[in-house]
Amino acid sequence: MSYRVSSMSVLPPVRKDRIIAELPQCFSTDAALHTKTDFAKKVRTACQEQRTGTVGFKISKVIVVGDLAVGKTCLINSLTGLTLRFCKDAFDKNYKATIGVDFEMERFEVLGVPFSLQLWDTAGQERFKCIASTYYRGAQTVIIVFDVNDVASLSHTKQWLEDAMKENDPTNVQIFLVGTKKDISSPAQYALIEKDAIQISQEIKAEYWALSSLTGENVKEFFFRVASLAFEANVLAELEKSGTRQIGDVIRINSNSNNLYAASKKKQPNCCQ
Ligand SMILES: Nc1nc2c(ncn2[C@@H]2O[C@H](COP(=O)(O)OP(=O)(O)OP(=O)(O)O)[C@@H](O)[C@H]2O)c(=O)[nH]1
Ligand SMILES: [Mg+2]
Repeated sequence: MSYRVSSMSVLPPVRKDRIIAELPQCFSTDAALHTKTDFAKKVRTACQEQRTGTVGFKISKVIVVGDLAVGKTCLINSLTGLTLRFCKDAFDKNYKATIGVDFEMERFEVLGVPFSLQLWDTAGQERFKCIASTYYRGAQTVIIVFDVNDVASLSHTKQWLEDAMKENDPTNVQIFLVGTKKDISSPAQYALIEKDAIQISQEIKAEYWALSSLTGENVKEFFFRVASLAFEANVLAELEKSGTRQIGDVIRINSNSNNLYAASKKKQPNCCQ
């Protein structure tokens, strides 16, 4: 006989440097998903009163897309700590194209509630695109990456977004446009591309960020912002859903899960179980 232990009960606590208590601010007020200085009041209250329903068990899917070698893998690794950032030589020579897709999990705690991001790192190379695009579905966040030193990579971002949105519901997706490799651009060169990037962000309703995975500039701030806005959207959706329900209904549903299971089995006679 085998016993299944809920994965929630065996997870270690969230790392201290992944705890978010304040809303991280946007990079540019000209291209932000919103410019409020704090989480929505009802979100804070719901968290305090532990009325966040299933949000604390959620894994929010994030897909990272963009041209080859713009720095998608390095960006994710820079957050998750897989790259030795201080070793510049190794950094420059270690380009290994992503083949298909890869993913990393990053666990946060937002306003006292656990919240995980599942970061899908996709391949920018054309020949791997059709494999990668099969993983686009169900994303809550789309991060479109370009290299601030490469105008062509910026001009391709709309196409990347279009492809990502074919698989997703636009009303439920938050979009970020991220310029990487800021460390190797001169201030004048950067200012030029930033103007265009902000304009594109406004057109596609994305939030704009510029950062460097090499120096780490803005990397943590960026992912904290992504986690916070995804979390906030999830709590707001949960509150809307439970608007007609009473507090505690979630618990009642769980305690009645045998019946639910039976009902769902009936509905799906072809289920492989
Ligand atoms: N100077 C500098 N170099 C970077 C930065 N980010 C990435 N690079 C370099 O850019 C190259 C490509 O980075 P990757 O992260 O592998 O690019 P990718 O977008 O994942 O590429 P594909 O997987 O082929 O789509 C590597 O040689 C990195 O060292 C950065 O912030 N600054
Ligand atoms: Mg890659």
